[in-house]
Amino acid sequence: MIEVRELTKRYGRTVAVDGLTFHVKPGRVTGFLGPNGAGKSTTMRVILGLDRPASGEALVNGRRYDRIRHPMREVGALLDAGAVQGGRTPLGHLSWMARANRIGIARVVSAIEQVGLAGVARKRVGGFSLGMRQRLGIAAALLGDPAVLLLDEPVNGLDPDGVRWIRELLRGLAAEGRTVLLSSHLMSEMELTADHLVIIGRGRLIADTPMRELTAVRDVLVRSSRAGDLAGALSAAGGTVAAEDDGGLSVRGLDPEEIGDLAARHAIPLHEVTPRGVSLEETYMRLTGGGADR
Ligand SMILES: Nc1ncnc2c1ncn2[C@@H]1O[C@H](COP(=O)(O)OP(=O)(O)OP(=O)(O)O)[C@@H](O)[C@H]1O
Repeated sequence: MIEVRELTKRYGRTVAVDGLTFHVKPGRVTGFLGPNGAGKSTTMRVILGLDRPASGEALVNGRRYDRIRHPMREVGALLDAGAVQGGRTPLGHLSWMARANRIGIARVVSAIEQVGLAGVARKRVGGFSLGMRQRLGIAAALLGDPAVLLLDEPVNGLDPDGVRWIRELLRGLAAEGRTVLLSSHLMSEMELTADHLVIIGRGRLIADTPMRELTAVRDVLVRSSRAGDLAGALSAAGGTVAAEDDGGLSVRGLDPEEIGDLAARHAIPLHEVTPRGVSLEETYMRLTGGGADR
């Protein structure tokens, strides 16, 4: 569990985070969204004790990061995957981290296996692709087998294979009961990965909502060779029907089962019944107004 309470962080005159409050609960992936400059990285840095807030607090499992005795065993983070020295190997780098944090060597081996780097464990990181570096960064985050994970843009620059791998990994970690906070600008990917969303703008909370509420069904697209008769029957049953340019009908206020049953009662053939949702991208743009914050 991560608790951010009334958090404010300033850099000179810039208020990067402004009285922000939200909780990140275990057992689900929480997406952290906001335009460029909204304050996501700053919030993550404060949670990880890398920045001190002007006021408010951020707690991991009920404690401030700097009060946690073995931080890597409680919270793992991926902030900047490019940070490893090129001369190091995954095995060397992770062993060094494990020693510094009193983590057994067995965890190094399993973290390397978990991220699929076993074949290059003794190769220099300097020759690694961006995807391999991301995997190494995730191995470092997983090293202490932490219950809480924070990942800032983990899918940046990855190929579709890598993107899917991270999605499945994060969903699996949440299913094990871990707390996962994930920031990304890729809306379509976020829609597939996150169960819950925290959206901020200009350092303030805009939404703290389950994904399904942001991408709820908008209408049902219906097609029939007797569209006129169907439209009449749907309207009489309380639906709001609008004709689309291509002959389809947009129906609101009735669900697909009701539409199907109604058509059957009137012996009207149906050629298509498709519930249509709002995409996360559309909702996000409406909530944030689009564009960068600063
Ligand atoms: N070290 C710093 N010194 C001065 N200003 C900073 C510093 N770090 C962040 N800021 C400012 O704080 C605000 C929030 O930045 P932050 O990086 O947290 O946003 P973000 O939501 O992570 O953006 P992005 O999506 O672009 O990564 C911005 O105005 C940024 O310029």
